[in-house]
Amino acid sequence: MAEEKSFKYVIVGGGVAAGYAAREFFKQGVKPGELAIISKEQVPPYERPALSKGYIHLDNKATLPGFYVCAGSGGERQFPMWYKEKGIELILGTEIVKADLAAKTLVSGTGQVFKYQTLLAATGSSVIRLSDFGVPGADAKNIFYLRELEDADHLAYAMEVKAKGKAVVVGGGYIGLELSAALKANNLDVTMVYPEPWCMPRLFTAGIASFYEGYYANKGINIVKGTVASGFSTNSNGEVTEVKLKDGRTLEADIVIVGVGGRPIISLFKGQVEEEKGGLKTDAFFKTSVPDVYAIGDVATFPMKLYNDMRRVEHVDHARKSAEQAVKAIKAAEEGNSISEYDYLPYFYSRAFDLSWQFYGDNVGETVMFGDNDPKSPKPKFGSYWIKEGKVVGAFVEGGTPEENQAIAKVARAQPSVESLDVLAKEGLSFATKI
Ligand SMILES: Cc1cc2nc3c(=O)[nH]c(=O)nc-3n(C[C@H](O)[C@H](O)[C@H](O)COP(=O)(O)OP(=O)(O)OC[C@H]3O[C@@H](n4cnc5c(N)ncnc54)[C@H](O)[C@@H]3O)c2cc1C
Repeated sequence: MAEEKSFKYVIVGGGVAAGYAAREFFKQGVKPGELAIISKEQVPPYERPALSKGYIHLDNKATLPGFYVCAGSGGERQFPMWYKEKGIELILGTEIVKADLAAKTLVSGTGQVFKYQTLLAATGSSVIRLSDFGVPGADAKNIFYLRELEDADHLAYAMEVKAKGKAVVVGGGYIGLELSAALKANNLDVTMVYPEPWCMPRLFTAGIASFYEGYYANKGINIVKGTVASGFSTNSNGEVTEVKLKDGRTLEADIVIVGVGGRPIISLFKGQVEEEKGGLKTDAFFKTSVPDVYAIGDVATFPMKLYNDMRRVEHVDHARKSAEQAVKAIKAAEEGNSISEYDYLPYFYSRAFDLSWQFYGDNVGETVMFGDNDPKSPKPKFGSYWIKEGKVVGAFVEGGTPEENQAIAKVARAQPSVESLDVLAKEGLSFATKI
């Protein structure tokens, strides 16, 4: 029988939230041997957003600064040795397939048993696959998804082998936009396909999206909107040669990349932990309905104090901050102390080509745009505010300086009242810097 291992704290999942939880545990004085991270991946926690940005472009991938979890630019990088030096056990390449929360026991796919006193669920999300919907041909060899390092390595290799070939990108979200830019930079002929009337519809307004679609078109990327991939023709090698669209058109393809969203991985906890909005329900300290079980990152549905509702957020900034909050809460409870409730300001960003945007707050209500959003501008800088019940609740900027990005964050947090939308349109970023 496999040996049973016991830890005071176990983090199941080894992504962003796990890495930042380990950092906070160390700060809070965790003793060697007390903490273990159990991860399906073969590498220590890394900054996942890098996969579709810097990492995918690099020849020598190991040189990417800040790849391992690093707490911002200049932060201490958590190389594999970091965990060893701190006495934190990294149990890699190990998938937990069963969690018995009453018995405080986890079991791996190979039958290893792990006991814990306190558990942090940090299993993140998995990609939605076209094969989940039974799309014919969706299991072909040259259809790629991107979630983990291994996916990025396979994709980077395929981009090199198929350079100058034709790529079809299915999905108009940030993964589709970032990877289309990467494919173009590798000299592939790129076509994006998405069903919505504009890209990034969950966040962008039509006005914001028209800039990015114009910019991408100027870079030579073809955009096919209002339809979906309904099947794939394959050759005798099991590779896609053609993408069939629902509207009857077809697109030649040497490589297909799909970015159509993700779903939280919570199956281990089904029937044991209370759920809400597709995630594991927590309080403002990321404690779930089960004693000594916390949920952090993508899997947690937590009280969003600023908007007085429950939300699940798939953003890296929240993965980091929820991990820190949970560990502080665990340590405070042990010491009989209390800490403040989680008070998160939603933050999301993306980078592709020479573009870089940031969004803070909530994207509800009326919108107003400001600045220069001509896709042909040599240095475009523009943004948008979201206004609900006379207050600015969200702010977006493309091409902002670090100071301007900070200024819009302040606006989204302060939620200033506005008399007229014209003021916002006219003053743009100077409005933000006055708050
Ligand atoms: C390509 C890409 C680009 C992104 N870019 C951005 C961005 O620009 N901005 C932004 O805000 N967000 C971005 N995100 C989202 C962000 O990375 C996630 O919100 C964040 O990683 C969530 O952290 P997490 O720790 O909850 O989950 P993850 O980082 O996904 O980590 C979960 C870990 O758990 C492991 N795991 C799952 N199940 C098990 C199991 N049963 N046993 C053991 N291990 C298990 C997984 O293998 C993985 O290692 C991006 C995501 C991707 C995929």
